Amino acid sequence: MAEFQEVSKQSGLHPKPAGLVLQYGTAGFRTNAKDLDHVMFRMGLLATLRSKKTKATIGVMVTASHNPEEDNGVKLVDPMGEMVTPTWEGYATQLANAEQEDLLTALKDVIEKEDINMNKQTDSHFYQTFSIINSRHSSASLSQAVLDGVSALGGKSKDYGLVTTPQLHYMVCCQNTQGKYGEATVEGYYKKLCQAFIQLTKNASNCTDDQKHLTVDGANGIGALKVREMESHLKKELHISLFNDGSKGKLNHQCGADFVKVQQKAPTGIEMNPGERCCSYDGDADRIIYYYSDSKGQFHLLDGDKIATLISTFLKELLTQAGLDLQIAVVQTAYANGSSTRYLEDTMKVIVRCTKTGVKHLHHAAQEFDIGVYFEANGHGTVLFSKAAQEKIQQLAENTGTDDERKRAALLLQNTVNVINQTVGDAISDMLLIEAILAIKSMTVQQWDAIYSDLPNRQLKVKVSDRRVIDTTDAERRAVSPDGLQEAIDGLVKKYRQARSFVRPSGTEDVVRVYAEAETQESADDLAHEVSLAVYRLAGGVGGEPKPLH
Ligand SMILES: CC(=O)N[C@H]1[C@@H](OP(=O)(O)O)O[C@H](CO)[C@@H](O)[C@@H]1O
Ligand SMILES: [Mg+2]
Repeated sequence: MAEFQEVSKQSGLHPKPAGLVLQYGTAGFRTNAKDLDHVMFRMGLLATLRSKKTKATIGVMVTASHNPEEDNGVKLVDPMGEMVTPTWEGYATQLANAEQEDLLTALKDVIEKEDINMNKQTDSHFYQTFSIINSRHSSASLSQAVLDGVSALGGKSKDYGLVTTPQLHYMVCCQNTQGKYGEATVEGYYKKLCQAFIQLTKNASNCTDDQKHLTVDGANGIGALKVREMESHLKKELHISLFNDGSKGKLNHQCGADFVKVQQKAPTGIEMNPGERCCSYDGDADRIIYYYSDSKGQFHLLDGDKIATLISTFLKELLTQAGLDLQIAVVQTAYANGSSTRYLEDTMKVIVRCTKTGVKHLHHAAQEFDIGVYFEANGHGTVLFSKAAQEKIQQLAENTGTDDERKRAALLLQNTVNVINQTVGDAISDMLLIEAILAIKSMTVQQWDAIYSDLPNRQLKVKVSDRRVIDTTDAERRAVSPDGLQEAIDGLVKKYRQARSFVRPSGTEDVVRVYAEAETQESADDLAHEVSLAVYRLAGGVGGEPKPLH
């Protein structure tokens, strides 16, 4: 076929370094940008095949989220805006690792396994979307490599240029639902979200200018550019002071949601006044974390768990007011703070599920409920409403016979649905929802923080020669290999009060992650250190032994 000749020819311009092996991980391929050109080209090929298979638009996102500036990455977005299915992640890995001379065989293998019709005539009703984040210097050329891959297989593409990861997911969904989810443009995204936000905040009539103020750390990434672009649509209902907007600082360097969450401290480059609400996005604006410092200068973090609690409390109250019997659940991972799980289960009495790390797992679990609120502790999350739930809310909101209180609640629910980007966690959409909830409930950030108190915790990384020696079970909460590791962790955890600890190989970095929580910060730090030592000794640690934190 002519396409295969073209693939052969073009792939020579994007050669694979012999012997290089990469894995489609928790969130696509991610590594130093210099090793990614051939991967990008091949993901262009795979996106075209996925598009032919699903007869739909597929998204290709070039980003490395919160990683340092010199890294980059790529992931595919499936037709409804969700992450690509696991079988195709496997194909992505096979294709990325095929040596130059084996590429066509690997490609034909996918075509055969998936029974893909390569006939040109089926091409006319679909095309690929594609976007770049070029706040990383490497993005422009890597994006071109994706486009080369798409065209080599005779696919069509549309370059959305600079957009956030969630904006791409949103537009893929809009495109494939023929506009039912919204207009497939960035402008359409702003209009839908901001209109819903303005409708919501109408219910907060006595909100002062002070309460409307929010400090945003844009992580020197794409979110900063996009929130500035969106501001005029907010009609002054939210006053944003934007820092780390990319004009001078380095992407994700000492700033952004991941830095704030892991370091448990404020980012550099922002002005924080005591008691004021602040938030940080990550580099591709699919995560958000809130925080403030109190009058004594003490830093307080409101992470994904606190966000999930705030949102589910709000939704539960509205469901009661609306008299709607819809089941609501919160989906978390092992990294969720133990206090949050206890509060959700014991006080709020909502269903709580725990899944493996990685949004695709949470998203999937959340789809099983009428309303599924899912958040990773690091601030990546959203809310999913089943079709039936959305229909019930709409019926109630439009029914003229509904009494005033129920109708008000139904309208609030309807606008809540519209302010949320249901395709994926979205810093901008989550920010608008949180700001609306705080305004409607006249709640300060301190009152939100006081809903429950986090257990002190610590996250560490351990370098080992091959992190795949660690295998886990029970949503990654227990290690089944190497021998003796789980027993060692169990023994250490017993030494501390209210303690919990687990380890797992990271899907985005070449490290083993260690998590520990306990009654005091000192205990959490000591436990994390002791567990790190156990990993180092039992799982093939490299470099020096982990040092104590104190
Ligand atoms: C502890 C942690 O925050 N892990 C992150 C991180 O995955 P790891 O597999 O832990 O490297 O990056 C993922 C992609 O952004 C995110 O989904 C996940 O929550
Ligand atoms: Mg991200």
